[in-house]
Parts: sequence; C-alpha cells; structure tokens
Amino acid sequence: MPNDLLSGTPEPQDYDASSIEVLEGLEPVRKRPGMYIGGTDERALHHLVAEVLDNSMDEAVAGHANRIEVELHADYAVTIRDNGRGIPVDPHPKFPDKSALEVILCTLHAGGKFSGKAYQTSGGLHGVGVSVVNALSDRLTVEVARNRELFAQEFSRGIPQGPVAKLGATANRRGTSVTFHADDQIFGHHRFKPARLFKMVRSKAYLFSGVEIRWKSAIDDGETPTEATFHFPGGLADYLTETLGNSATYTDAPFAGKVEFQPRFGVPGSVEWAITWSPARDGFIQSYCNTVPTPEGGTHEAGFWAAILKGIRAYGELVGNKKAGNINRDDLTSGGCALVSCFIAEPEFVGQTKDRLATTEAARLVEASVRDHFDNWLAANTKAAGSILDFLVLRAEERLRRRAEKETARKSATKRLRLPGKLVDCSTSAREGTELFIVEGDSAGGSAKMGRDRKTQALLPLRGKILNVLGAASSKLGQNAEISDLCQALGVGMGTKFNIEDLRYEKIIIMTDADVDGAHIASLLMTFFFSQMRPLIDKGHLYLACPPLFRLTQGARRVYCLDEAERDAWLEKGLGGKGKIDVSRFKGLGEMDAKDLKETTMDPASRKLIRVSIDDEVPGETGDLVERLMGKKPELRFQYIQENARFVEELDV
Ligand SMILES: Nc1ncnc2c1ncn2[C@@H]1O[C@H](COP(=O)(O)OP(=O)(O)OP(=O)(O)O)[C@@H](O)[C@H]1O
Repeated sequence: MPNDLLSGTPEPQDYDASSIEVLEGLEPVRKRPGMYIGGTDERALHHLVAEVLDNSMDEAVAGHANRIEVELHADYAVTIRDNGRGIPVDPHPKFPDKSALEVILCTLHAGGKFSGKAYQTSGGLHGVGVSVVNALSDRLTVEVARNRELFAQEFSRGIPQGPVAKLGATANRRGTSVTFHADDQIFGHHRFKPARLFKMVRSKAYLFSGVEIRWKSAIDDGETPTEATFHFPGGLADYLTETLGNSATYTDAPFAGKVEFQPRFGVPGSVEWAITWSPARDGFIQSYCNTVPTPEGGTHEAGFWAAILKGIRAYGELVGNKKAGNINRDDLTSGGCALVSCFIAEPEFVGQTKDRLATTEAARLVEASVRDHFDNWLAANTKAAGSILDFLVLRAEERLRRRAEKETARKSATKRLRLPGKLVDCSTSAREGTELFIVEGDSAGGSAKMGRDRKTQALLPLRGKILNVLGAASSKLGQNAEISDLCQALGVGMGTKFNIEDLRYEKIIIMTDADVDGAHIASLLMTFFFSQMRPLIDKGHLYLACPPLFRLTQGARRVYCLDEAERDAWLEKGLGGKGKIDVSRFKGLGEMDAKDLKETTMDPASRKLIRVSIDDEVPGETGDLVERLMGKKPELRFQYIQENARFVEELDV
C-alpha cells in the first residue's frame, strides 16, 4: 500500500468487534422497514394489509378456505379473517417451548410455503410477511380456531404479550383472524384509506373465483361502500368489463380465457387473462402472480404481450394487411386494456413487496397458452379482429409519423446548429446509417473527402493532437478548439451535459495513420470519449478504422495488407500475376489515393472496423487503467511500465 494512504489517517480506535451489531428477532424490520415493505409511506402502510390478506388468499387458492372477511375499524385497526386451516398452534418441533404460531409471528423466514407441501401455488414465499406486519404494529392479535377450539395470542411491536391462550369452545370450526394496528412510530401520520383497501379486496375476489370476500368499514369516506360482498365467478373478463364501465371497446366481449399449463416442479400452473381495446382509454395492464399484484410487470406480462403481438401480426399477414408488420408492443399497450393473472409454483419476485415477477419460464408458459387461443379467437371473431387490426395499424402509423416529425425537427435544429467550419457533413439528416470519420490531418482529409459516400459519411479533420483531457482542468476542455469542434459536430455536450439522444451520427469512427503518432491520437480521442462521453462507448457507437499498412502490386493486380503477417503470406503465395511484386508501405493515410482509402478503410462493403468496448472484469478496472496511463501522475505511468515492461519485451520477441 502506498505510504501516503496511511500517513495522516488516525489509527482507528473505535471500530472493533463490539461495533458489529447483530440484530435479533424482528429488530431489523423495525430498524430498516424499507427493506421489507419498500418504505414507510402510505403505499407501504397498505402493503401490510396485502401481506395478511395474501395469507388468507393462499389458504383459499390451496382449497382450504372459501370465505375471507376484511374489516377496517374506527381506530384504523384492520381485521382479516378466513375459514382456512388455522395457523398451527401446537409446539414447534425446533423450539418446543414455543407454539408454531409464535414462531411464525416472531421469526423472519418461518413459514409453510418453502417446500410446496402445505401450499402449491402460493403468493407467500419468504415466510416474512406476517412477522413483518407484527414487527410494525403497536398491537396485533391472532385468533385461531382449530377443531372448534379458540386460541389467541397478543403481540406489541413484535413482542409476545404472553403465551398462546386457549380460550375455549367456539362456533367456528376453524380459521384464522389477524387484527393489527399499524405503529405510528413507523408510519407517522399515514392512515388507511377505505377506497384503497376496498379496491385491493375486490381485485383479490376477481382473481380467484373460488372465494367470497366480505368487506366492512367503520370509516365512511363518502364514496366507498361501508359493506360489500364480492364473489366473481366470471373472473377477469367480468373484472375488465366492470373496470371499463361505459367506455366504448372494439370487442363485444373481451378476449378472455383460462388455461392450465405444464407443471413446474410437478405442480400445474395456470394463466387467466382478459383484454380489449378501447379508443376512449389510454390503455393499461394489471398483472398478478398467485394473486399478488405485480405493478412493475415482469415475465408473465412480457409473455402475454409477445403472444398478442405475434398473433395480431400473423393475422394481419393472413388477411393481406402489409402494415400489420409495423405494429410494435407500444402500439398494443397504448390502447389495450388488459388483465393477466397467473398461478405458478415457486415464483421468483423482485423484492419482498413482489412488484415484479422474475421467473423466466413464466414468459414462455404464458405466451404459449395465450397465443394459441388468440389465433383461434381472431379467426372466429373476424369483425372484432378487423377493427382491432385497423386500430393498431393506425396506432403504428401515428407513431411512425410522430417519429418522422421528430426527425424533421432534429433536422431543422441541426440546420440551426453552428457546425464547425471544417466539418464535411453528409447529406442524410437522420442519424440512422450515418458515420462520422474523425481523421488525422488535412491531407488525409483530402482523399477521404473524395473517397467517402457523400450521403452517409461525414468527415472531421483534426489538426495535430487533441488535448489530453485527463491532464486538463475541465474549464480548459470547453476552450479547446479541437474539442469544441468535435462536440459541435457530434451535436452533444460533455460530461453531465452529454445526451445520447442528440448524437448526430450513428457511428463515430476514429481514422488515424497506422503508426505510433496515429495510435497516440487514437488513444487521446478514446480517453476523451471514455471520460466525457462514456455512454457513446457503452452503446456501441465508437469505432476504430483499420487502414492497411502495405500495398502489393504485380502488374495490374493489387492487394492491401493490414500488417506484416498478411504481407508475408501474400508474398509467399504470389498475387497470381506476372513479374516482380512491388511492395509499398503507407506512411500515412495522406499517401493513399481516394480509391485506395475508400476500398480499404471506408467502404462498408470491404473495410474492417473495430468496435471500441469496455470489458471490465473487475468493475472500474478500465477507468483505473486509463487514469494510470493517461492521467496527471507520471509516477503511476512509470510504475505501470515497470510492472509490464517484461511483458512488452516478450511480446516483441
Ligand atoms: N391465514 C393463514 N392460514 C393458515 N396459515 C397461515 C395463515 N397466515 C399465515 N400462515 C402460515 O404462516 C406462514 C408464514 O406466513 P408469512 O406471511 O410470514 O410468510 P409467507 O406467506 O410464507 O411468505 P411471504 O413472506 O412471502 O408472505 C405461512 O407460510 C403459513 O404457513
């Protein structure tokens, strides 16, 4: 370690084993609630209800419950009750002095959904949900009925207020009831909103037709019913129709269905969906996996859209509508109103709040299931299919027109731009397919100017070497004429002002002589792009041209060689002509005539380009290396040379 890193730093006194804390039980949840419920705001607060309700839904989907009640009390406590099997209350085999109930409520990662034995396609996965709710509630009571006997246990901020108590006989044969009051210390002034809970509860009922959910609220917000019963045998199709209300749609009834698909981990899964298109709506999709809403979508959504997109394009082809090929996913989603709900074993979500489904297989399973049905549906509903197709083709055309308009706007903006005088621009104004050659010296610029394709290839000749940006203060960069010409020609700013959208060319090609000076100029340019316009490299816009080193001529035959090895190979093989082979070495690009330069270095049909990319095996590695080699500190460069000199020697042998 260099000495200067140690000197001046006081010896650490207060960082020893005693500073390493181990949070026990539910403490981590109260310390960092965001990690478990994504924050402490209103959304997180409502997520508490989702966690408990999901457990009751899991019981219902597993076939053990058919009724759930959700009640919002006047003091903003919430009760969620189901007639499922009841959380086990017997002593836990691993912790014989505690009941399973207490273990579940007070331990993270305790649950019955890990192995798929007690539940098959559950929304619960991590064994975290209800214990998190417990930790974040100032009071929580669980009542469990098993064989007509009632048990109860109370908690406060995750701590049991006594053991499980046997309360005697009950009229309910079995079931679980959880009542909790969210802790103000965590959620501050946020309170449950009846409307939000009502919507959540109702959507759950739509997702699983085998359950009846009762809603009751002691708080009347003037809009939300204070009592309701939800049971929707019509599933998602009904849900969609209800959500759309009186909005006009292109279908009489949504395209909807339910399919069981191949088992995953031995458990069959299923997908249910409903979609229609409405000229009056913006379009939306609500997706769910095992009844858990996935507002950020994920693989099931991707699979669904893929099926619809492929289906509609194929249908367009079938009916001879060539424009159907232009439809893309944005067109589908902008007018499509869709609901997708899948059930799969052991789904993988992103995060505990399960906002996005990550199970890769879901994409394939959903796509295959929906695609088949969609093809049949389109064929059987030609009127609706025709209207949807027309609507989507129109959407695609609008999108393309908007893009063209944007392009024209860019074109005129470009015209208004003050372009550097020495830039030889191309005539196409759209970015696609255009190239900017950054060339060394004016003479090379001459042949390049004649050898280029005027339509797509632009040139910017640089005089001499550009500034080494790593050695320069940032204020100096803007003042440097070559650098500011370069930025103007590219249409972009430097550093934080860089915006890839403004880039005027698709490929930026550094074309320097195949000699040491050329290599130096290329590395200065690459350092500049790396430090000031990094996304340009990351997105694959930067290239190096590979001009040849040798030209071999024999009579009328001509061959260009990139390096010595290629030259020697040709000399040995011969060019197939008569007489002596004449070898000339290009000293620089300026020596090549326009034809040579075009053929060997510029013409996309015959040239070779190297794409500049960053391949960090260790993150930040390239940045460190650039700093060492091009940075301000000569000692780092010297050290690098010392460390690598042997390697260079070996390479030379
Ligand atoms: N209403 C219920 N009826 C029956 N068992 C329940 C009920 N609620 C919870 N359980 C049991 O308690 C376990 C733990 O629940 P918890 O909510 O902590 O996690 P989970 O549902 O397994 O997973 P996740 O953390 O993903 O929600 C469940 O796996 C289940 O075995």
